[in-house]
Amino acid sequence: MNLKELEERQKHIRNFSIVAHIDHGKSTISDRILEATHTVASRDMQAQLLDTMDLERERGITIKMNAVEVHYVANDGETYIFHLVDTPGHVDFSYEVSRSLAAADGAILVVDAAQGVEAQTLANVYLALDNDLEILPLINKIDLPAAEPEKVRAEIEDVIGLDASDAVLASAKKGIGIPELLEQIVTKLPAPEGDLEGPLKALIFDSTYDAYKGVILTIRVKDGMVKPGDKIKFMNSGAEYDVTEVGVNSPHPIKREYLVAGDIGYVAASIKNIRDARPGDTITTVQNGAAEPLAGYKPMTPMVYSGLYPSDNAKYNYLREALEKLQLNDASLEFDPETSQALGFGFRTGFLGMLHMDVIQERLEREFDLDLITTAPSVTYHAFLKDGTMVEVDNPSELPEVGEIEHIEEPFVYAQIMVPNDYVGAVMDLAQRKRGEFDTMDYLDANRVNVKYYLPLSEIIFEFFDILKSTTRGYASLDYEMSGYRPSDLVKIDILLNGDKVDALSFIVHRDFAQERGRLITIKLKDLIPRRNFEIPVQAAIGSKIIARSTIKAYRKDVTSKIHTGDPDRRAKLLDKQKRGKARMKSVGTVDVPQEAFMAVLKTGDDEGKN
Ligand SMILES: Nc1nc2c(ncn2[C@@H]2O[C@H](COP(=O)(O)OP(=O)(O)OP(=O)(O)O)[C@@H](O)[C@H]2O)c(=O)[nH]1
Repeated sequence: MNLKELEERQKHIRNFSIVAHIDHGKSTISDRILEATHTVASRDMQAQLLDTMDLERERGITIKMNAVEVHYVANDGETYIFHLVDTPGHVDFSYEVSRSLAAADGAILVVDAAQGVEAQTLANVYLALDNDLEILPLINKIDLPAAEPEKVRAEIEDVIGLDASDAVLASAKKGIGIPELLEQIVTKLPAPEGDLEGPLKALIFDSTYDAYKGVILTIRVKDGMVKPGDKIKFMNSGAEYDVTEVGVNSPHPIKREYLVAGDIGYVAASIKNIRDARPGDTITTVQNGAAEPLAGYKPMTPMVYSGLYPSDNAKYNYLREALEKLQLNDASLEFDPETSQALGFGFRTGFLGMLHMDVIQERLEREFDLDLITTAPSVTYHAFLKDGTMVEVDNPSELPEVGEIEHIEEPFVYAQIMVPNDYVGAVMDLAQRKRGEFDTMDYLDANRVNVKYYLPLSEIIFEFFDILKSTTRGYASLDYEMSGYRPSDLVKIDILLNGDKVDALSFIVHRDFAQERGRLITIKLKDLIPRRNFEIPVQAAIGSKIIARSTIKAYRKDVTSKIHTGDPDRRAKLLDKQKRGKARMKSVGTVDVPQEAFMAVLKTGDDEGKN
């Protein structure tokens, strides 16, 4: 193509993201766009096509963003190139959303016609506005009997402040409104700008590892052009590579001769060193390269840390490699080596939330065939010592001795809870119980309010959302952001099994809850830890003071002893099950501790009897 043709082509590109509160229908809208543009033949179509991970399909959620190119013939007769970036809705994956927004020029904001504006609807709008994106509101699920599209239209205008007079009324499920949406993408979202002839500047916003092609980068070309044979340079890491292939996903990879300003696509360059190719870096050409990199991303601070240990100590290096590969695909993952007396060598790993932690653990087990022991997650505490220094503690067992500590501070969040009036009392009770400090309450409309609280991160991150959902029959939505550290009266509880302190079971809690939590954990551990042929005392202690105790009675365990049928199949199955159970178990001194025991410290008893 000559320059004029490239310019004409650029005017026909639309790069956009689809954002929404969880479950409002982003992935279904993407499916409909792929269908309506014949990107995927109907016989190959399946629901949530862009959720390519098994894990995403099983859980019905989007974890990873995905970028695809589709071609659309508009009412003006011209063909447009859309790059659609599907993004996750869960608060734990907002980092994925912000990265994809940096690559787009516009965003489609999907709002459920029955639910209206929810906490993450607002959060995502702010992210889109931070990235200067044009926002196109769409009201989905108008087929639902409870749909109130006009009320939601007014809510989008009042609560968010967006003009929603032209918002498409859609049902992604029934395919209603999709033609209007496609036209609005053409007429209302801007074409990319960017110098077609200037030095190459491309933002890496995602990457994956391919055993044959090396690291594959997903990029947004801001200026210039990149093609096979080019020698490229990563402007932050300084690494240089020869491009072997460029292309787009549509939704399967299609090779291209080049990618040019305005395009979203992939680049492969036989990159073997994972550390050279971090998302957020800028690539340029070695010859006539750009002088300054693009802004990149703010590094993300993990919310919780937990220890990851291979059940089999010999797999330590393999676990490190697996974490490095996952980090490519998940820039918010952080890890550092650590050792535990109880668990051996592992990694202290940072996550954006519990769902993120769950997903990483499951991906490590599935994609890398690892058996892992995970310790209970902890937030990062600041321990101010009498000698005037401060230590950051993300592993409770490393909290300095009580005598050395002047005071401890813990992270607080500013939380917004959107909820129908009828449940405000229940929400406030819960927030109060979780040591919340009330800030304000705004009315969203006659029936719904936005309640705002300061809450300790440690209280909100573990089970708060589940309890919130169950006490409000699923009507509440929650979003939060960090709001700094505050002093709290915190203590560390150690757990002793058979008289030995197990460092991986220590946890930090507010003094008011210490007695109760100590009692709960000793009972819980008594049920979880397999009996041995001797008695095992389970104790909870603050310093040298024992605050709770239970006893695991002596017993010789043989799961097959009760089977008299002599059915060898059944016996083999049971033994096999028992063996697999063992894989997720660690021997600590003379006691076998199963995976669940490490998570038991999170139980506060607050959700008991609620489900
Ligand atoms: N009735 C109705 N249901 C819909 C419509 N669009 C989506 N759904 C359903 O709503 C649920 C959530 O849809 P998804 O497309 O997975 O929502 P999402 O926003 O992508 O969810 P996450 O990716 O997990 O954030 C699914 O069960 C869909 O079948 C619609 O127009 N009408």
